[in-house]
Amino acid sequence: MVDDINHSFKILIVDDQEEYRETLDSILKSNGYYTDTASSGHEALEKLKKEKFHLVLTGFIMSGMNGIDLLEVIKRDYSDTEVIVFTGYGLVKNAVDSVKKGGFDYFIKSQDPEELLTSIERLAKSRNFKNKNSTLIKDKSTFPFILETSSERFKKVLDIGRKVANSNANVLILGESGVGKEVFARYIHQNSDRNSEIFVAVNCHAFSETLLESELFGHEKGAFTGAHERRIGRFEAAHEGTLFLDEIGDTSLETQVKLLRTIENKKIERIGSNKLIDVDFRLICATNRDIYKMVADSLFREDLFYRISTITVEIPPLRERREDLPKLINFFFKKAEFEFKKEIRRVEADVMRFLLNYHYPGNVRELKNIVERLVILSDNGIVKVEDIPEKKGVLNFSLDSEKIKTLKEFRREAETEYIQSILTLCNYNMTETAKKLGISRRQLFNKLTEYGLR
Ligand SMILES: Nc1ncnc2c1ncn2[C@@H]1O[C@H](COP(=O)(O)OP(=O)(O)OP(=O)(O)O)[C@@H](O)[C@H]1O
Repeated sequence: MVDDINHSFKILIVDDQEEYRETLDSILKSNGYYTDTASSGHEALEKLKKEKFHLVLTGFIMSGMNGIDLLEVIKRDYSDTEVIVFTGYGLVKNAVDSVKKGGFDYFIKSQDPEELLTSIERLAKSRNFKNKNSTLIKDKSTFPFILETSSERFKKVLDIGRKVANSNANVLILGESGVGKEVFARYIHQNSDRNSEIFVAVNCHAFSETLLESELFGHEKGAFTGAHERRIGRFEAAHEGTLFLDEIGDTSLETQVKLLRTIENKKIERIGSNKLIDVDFRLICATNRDIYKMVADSLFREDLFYRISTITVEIPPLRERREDLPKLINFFFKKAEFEFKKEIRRVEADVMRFLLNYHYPGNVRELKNIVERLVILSDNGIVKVEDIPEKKGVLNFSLDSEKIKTLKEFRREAETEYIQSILTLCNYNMTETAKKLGISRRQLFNKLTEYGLR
């Protein structure tokens, strides 16, 4: 049965392959969607000038403008329009990149069209449900985070997160880039009584000063050149939910004045209007800068600092919670296998040794990126050490004559380490570990006993 929501949801299909374009068109039409088609990126932009579409479904490789270029123009000029890029199987990585550049989702042509329909339906429903003409209401994460920890320090952080969740207190999260500040902000939101409402994240660093203000407070149609239509700002979009201001240390002193006023009064004015609108949001801010020093140097307003930091928490860098590495590594392998539709059968011992010993200056983000790359580059299910560019220096073994080992000792050490790594990768599942190692469960048990691993 066709859902009523579909009728008012407009989709523009863009591809230079007529056959595929028409196939998608008829599938979507038969599911009750309003559609139009364009055979190139340029034609799509012409149509967007004349008509508002909720979603642009575009091919990746097209003559003239490709799907990613089109996505970037749409995100810049029609930020309320969502984009889904579709592509052939060989280009999965590019499709994934499209999501990183702001695409709502991606679709591989060989996938069942039902999956595309599910994704579109999710989008159409969320739009209708919230009715806030905003791109912000969705939560793109289809895979959960991993917040299990063996680190005492991180346990305390999570504990504070749970305790403050329902208090509505403003929380300031500190920590190096990539440690998971946004993940932690989402964790607070999920544990709060606002969790059925929206979580809106704004990276203050990503915008110029003027654009940031328009992004935060919204604007009326015609408020400035280029303001073709009214835009709801993120404070307003976050009404009844949680607003996460990332990189708040990167805002100008002028924007800080406006932020302070809004946070104190819980009212906003869209640019180009002097009407005050009440907004009810829970505020979480984050920065990777030394905010205390910034306050001391008068680069960050002291009054704003006190306002946003009722509770302050610092997330430790990954190198200071190494005990969590095995679980995180396992999690990111599983996640990447799922996302890139690749099965990993074997991880070379040196790869695991590297992953467990590296110091991760880019923290969890870097670990995730390394694992994603390893999975993408893997052939026949094998993850190879040559695919780690950072490996230099970590894997060299010493040829110091004092420390030379017999072949037996070397083999024993290498085997122990390798079995341990695969056990970690398989979350200590014996059957899976034995399978990946190409030995029987009994042989695995014998090895574990021999090497003192059980
Ligand atoms: N506990 C976790 N479980 C799963 N993924 C995580 C976890 N922590 C971080 N990540 C992943 O690492 C990346 C960086 O996380 P996040 O954006 O939360 O860090 P951040 O500290 O806010 O970074 P920045 O300071 O650069 O904004 C994201 O892709 C996120 O999904």
